[in-house]
Amino acid sequence: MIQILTPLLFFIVFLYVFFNVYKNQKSGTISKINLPPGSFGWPFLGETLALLRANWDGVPERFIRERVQKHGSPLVFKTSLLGDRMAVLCGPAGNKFLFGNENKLVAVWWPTPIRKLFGRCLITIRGDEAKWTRKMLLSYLGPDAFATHYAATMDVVTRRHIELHWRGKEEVNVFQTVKLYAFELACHLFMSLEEPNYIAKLGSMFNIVLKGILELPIDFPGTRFYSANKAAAAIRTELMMIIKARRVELEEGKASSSQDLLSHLLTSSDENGRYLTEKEIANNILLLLFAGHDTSAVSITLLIKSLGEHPDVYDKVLKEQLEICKAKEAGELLKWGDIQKMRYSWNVVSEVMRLNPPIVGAFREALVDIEYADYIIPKGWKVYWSAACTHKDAANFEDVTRFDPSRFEGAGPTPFTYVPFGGGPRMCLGKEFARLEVLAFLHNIVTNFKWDLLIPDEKIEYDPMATPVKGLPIRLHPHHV
Ligand code: HEM
Repeated sequence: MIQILTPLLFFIVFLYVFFNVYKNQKSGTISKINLPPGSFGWPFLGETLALLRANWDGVPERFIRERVQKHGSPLVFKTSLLGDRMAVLCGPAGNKFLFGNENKLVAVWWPTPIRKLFGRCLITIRGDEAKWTRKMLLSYLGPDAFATHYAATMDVVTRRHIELHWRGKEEVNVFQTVKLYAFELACHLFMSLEEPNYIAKLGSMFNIVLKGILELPIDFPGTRFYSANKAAAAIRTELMMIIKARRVELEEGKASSSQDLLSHLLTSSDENGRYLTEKEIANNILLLLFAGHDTSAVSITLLIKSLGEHPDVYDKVLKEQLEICKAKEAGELLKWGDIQKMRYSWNVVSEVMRLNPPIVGAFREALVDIEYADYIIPKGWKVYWSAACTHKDAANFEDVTRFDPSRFEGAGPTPFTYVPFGGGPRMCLGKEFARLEVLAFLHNIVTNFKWDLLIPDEKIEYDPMATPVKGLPIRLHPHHV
């Protein structure tokens, strides 16, 4: 077997190197212009391993810091990551430049593994089509939709989750449990799925997809990307079956067009009367289930960690949440207005996301040759911005490593220094959804329990999202009312 695999692997690597050299030769003029300082690293691998190593060590900002120091250019450097040439724009100036020039100088772009796994969906389309798709998704996921009914639904799902997975337990592995919660909630709200075993089966396939998104796109048995590709295909098959069944239910009047995201997508058209194809719906739901559950699960897990580490902050959060309970009838569900009152709690969540942004950074593509900080970023190059690096720079936050929710009081951080949800026309589409989800969970958990961290100072690694290495085991202490 090894005798066959080794030459095959060498052949694949050779093809990649050849392809990259060819690409470079085609853009031979590049060497004559003033490119940002930096290194493209190894053929094919570029500097990907250094980026991944920094993430696994739990310090994603290290990759950028080391290069800024080495190349002496605080605003921009060049590198090669995940098979593509890239300019990394550092800090608030870079964020402002990229978010303000969407569709003019740059356009959204994600690395090959992500594009291949998710297919044609919001994150892989641009221009008017993307604007229309965003609008359609936002009419279901934006604040207007929330004002009406989501708060109560999220509260119901959260309460049920706590009764099933937390009540009566002495110890809980937070990440595992919360991941299940976030996935169940997304499946419920997006597709009205309820069956726990089916949801668990889909969830385990998503875990395989997650591990393949920040890998070299080598589609070869044994690689993480290969397994992720297979899992994404299997999820898509399941989604297509669900979509077809729903279409029939809608035609027979057994489902309503406002029932959930799936019905909404099947019955909404653009101003020219075009509907999304079933495959496009499957890809967009795949994207939303993915983008919408791991990020929230990570935020909730790290929030529980921070509250365990800072009992004074826990006490203030509990006080705010009990005030909200006091103003309600016993058993009454959360309303949108209650979420708006959770100001201190949201500052705490914001500080958690500052210190550990669930998504470390994102990408754009240069649409033209871009002049930036006296250098040229050639058309077609990819551009990377980093929330982690901006959030953890002492130039942007006083006493930068200290956990201090009060930074978000008043006017809050200087614009473009705090960017966990990105910015500009491609800012996170699920920001309000995430806020509601995290705060509904926080409300229910602090009003029911206090907890101790079983592994104090548990290491956080980014693989690719911030996760405590042992999943954050805690000991629960229920409140006795
Ligand atoms: C704490 C939770 C979350 C964080 C920190 C987060 C962060 C981000 C970031 C950094 C981006 C890239 C923005 C850019 O490139 O400028 C993004 C994009 C996106 N997020 Fe989120 N996200 C969260 C939750 C969610 C949820 C709950 C959903 C869906 C329900 C969602 C859906 C999306 C989508 C669809 C995009 C792509 C938007 C586009 O390209 O137009 N996210 N998110």
